[in-house]
Amino acid sequence: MILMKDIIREGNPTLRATAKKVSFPLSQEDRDLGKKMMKYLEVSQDEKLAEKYHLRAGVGLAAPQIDVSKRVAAVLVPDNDGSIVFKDVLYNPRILRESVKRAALNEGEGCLSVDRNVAGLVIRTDRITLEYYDVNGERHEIKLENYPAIVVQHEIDHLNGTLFYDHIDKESPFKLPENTIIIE
Ligand SMILES: O=CN(O)C[C@@H](CC1CCCC1)C(=O)N1NCCC[C@H]1C(=O)Nc1ccccn1
Ligand code: NI
Repeated sequence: MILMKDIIREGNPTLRATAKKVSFPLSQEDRDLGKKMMKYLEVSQDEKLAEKYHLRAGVGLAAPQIDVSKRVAAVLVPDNDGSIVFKDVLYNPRILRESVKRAALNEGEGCLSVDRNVAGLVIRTDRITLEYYDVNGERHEIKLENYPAIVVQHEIDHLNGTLFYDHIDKESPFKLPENTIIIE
C-alpha cells in the first residue's frame, strides 16, 4: 500500500522529468501501478483510514509522485455530497482540446509532493477534451470542465515535470486574468 513515505517531494529530480508513455497490452507491473495509486486515493479519502495510515487526502496521484516516471495517473474526484464525479486510472493521458476560457481554484492549489503552501491563483483551462487509455487498453475521449478538468490538468502536469506553482504569476499571484473564472 502506498504511504506518505512513498511520495517523493520537491528536490527529487523525478518530479521535474518527462514521464515515459506505457505500451499496451499493459504489463502486470503497469496494471498493479494504476491499481495501487487508485487505492491510495480511496484510502486517503476515507477519514478513518486516512488517519490510521497518516495519509493526506488526495483527489489525484501521478506515477512520478511515487518515483515512477511513467505516464500514468489516478483520479478520484468526489463532489461535495460524496458521490463520485470522475474516477479512473489514466494511461497515456493527453489533452486534445482546450477552451479559451480559463479557470482557477479560489483557494489556489497544493500538491502531495510540495510540503509548503504556495499562495496564488493557478491559471488553467476551464474545459478540456481528454484522451486516455484505461487499464484494458480501451481509448476514451471525454470532455471535462471546472474542478475535474483542473484535477486532470494538475496530474498531466506531473507527467511533464510541471508543478502547480509554475502557473502562478510571480509579480501578482492573485491577479485574475481576462476570461478567467474562479472555481469555489
Ligand atoms: O498530484 C496530485 N496531488 O498532488 C494531490 C492534489 C491534487 C489536487 C490539487 C489541486 C487540484 C488537484 C490533492 O489532492 N491535494 N493537494 C494537496 C493537499 C490537498 C489535496 C486535495 O485537494 N485533497 C482533497 C480535495 C477535495 C476532496 C478531498 N481531498
Ligand atoms: Ni500534485
